[in-house]
Amino acid sequence: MKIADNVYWVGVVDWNVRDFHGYSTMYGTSYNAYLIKDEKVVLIDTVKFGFEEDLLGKIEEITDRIDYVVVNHVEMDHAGALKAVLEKYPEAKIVTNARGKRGLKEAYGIERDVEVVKTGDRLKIGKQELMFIETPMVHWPDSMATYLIEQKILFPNDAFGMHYASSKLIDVELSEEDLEKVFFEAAKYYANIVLPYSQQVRKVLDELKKIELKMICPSHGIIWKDNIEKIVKKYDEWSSGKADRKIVIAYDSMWGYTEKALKKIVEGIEEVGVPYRIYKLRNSDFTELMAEVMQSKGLIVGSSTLNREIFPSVAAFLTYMKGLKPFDKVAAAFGSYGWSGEAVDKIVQVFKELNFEVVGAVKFRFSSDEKSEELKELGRKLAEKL
Ligand SMILES: Cc1cc2nc3c(=O)[nH]c(=O)nc-3n(C[C@H](O)[C@H](O)[C@H](O)COP(=O)(O)O)c2cc1C
Repeated sequence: MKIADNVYWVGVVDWNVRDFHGYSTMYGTSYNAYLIKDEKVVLIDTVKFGFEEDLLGKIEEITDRIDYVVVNHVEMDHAGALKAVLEKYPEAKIVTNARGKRGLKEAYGIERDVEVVKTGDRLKIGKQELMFIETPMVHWPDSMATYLIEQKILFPNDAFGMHYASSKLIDVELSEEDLEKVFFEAAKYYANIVLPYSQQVRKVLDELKKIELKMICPSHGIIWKDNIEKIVKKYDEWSSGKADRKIVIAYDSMWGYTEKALKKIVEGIEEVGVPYRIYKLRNSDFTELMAEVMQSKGLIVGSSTLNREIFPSVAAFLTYMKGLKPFDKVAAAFGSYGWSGEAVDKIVQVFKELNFEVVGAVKFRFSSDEKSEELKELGRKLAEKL
């Protein structure tokens, strides 16, 4: 499928994947690989293992040789089909950075002559030239972007991508409604994959200011053409911790005491008039929830105490969230207990580790009836802070 002058999409759409290494992909995904035909033929990335035949079939329709395979990222969904490509096109030379070279050896046992590049290096492929921009830790050490200078097309691998299977490839082809879904999926992708590396993202955004962009071709989902400015602005916002005046309330409860207390907190929030979303963690999709957490300034977490611990679904979410390092949040905790009541203190501990501003924590023995006013005040106070 041609996407620009002698540039082809040769990726695959994985319509039915719903669990992608634990990340829930409600719309499936795609593994985008690209082929540039100049005097030299360049393949940019491959696809996930298991889809080798699809990739090779598409390449075959366009070319009978490959001169270079650029490996922007060694992860299995992009380099998983590399061995199959090299078997079919043994003369192809790998182009990657030093960490990529090591990753190929460690992950796939691929040890061969590699053209090692670093930021600013160029590779002449005929009339056109490629330039490489290392993007370490966005989101793996080896991550890199490739820029087709003459056509101003950036292939940034996972950056700016989203898990979204579609029969359309480019944003210009999408309806407003689908575009909205794509932006939410891009936010979800950022929140669940890129967020811990926001400092590095800011460095990449600075690098990108030096070049002009006509197309951004990520390794998952939709290609950006008409919305480049908007997605770059979103990355700027997400990486700088900008969030909406909204509250996420995430909780779990065994006998309903913590759940009942939630209603009082909500009354307080409603008095101030801040929008909120409630998630009972046992039934919640953590991937989606993280997108909401990233985009909301306020976070309230509730848990009863079970065996001196946070209730498992709440603990699991906190562990997941902590690893993703959300920042600049205003937070509160609450929960019921029977005798020792450790859960709320442990939630606050997590908030502190993340440097959240904690506006309060309310815990109560079994029923929260005697703490109704305190709970309402907790909701009010948090909402007023936003
Ligand atoms: C299996 C089990 C273990 C519990 N362990 C503790 C505990 O270690 N410390 C404590 O304070 N409460 C403990 N509790 C009591 C609950 O925290 C208490 O019933 C609380 O009100 C439940 O709130 P919920 O209905 O919101 O889940 C335990 C309850 C159960 C069912």
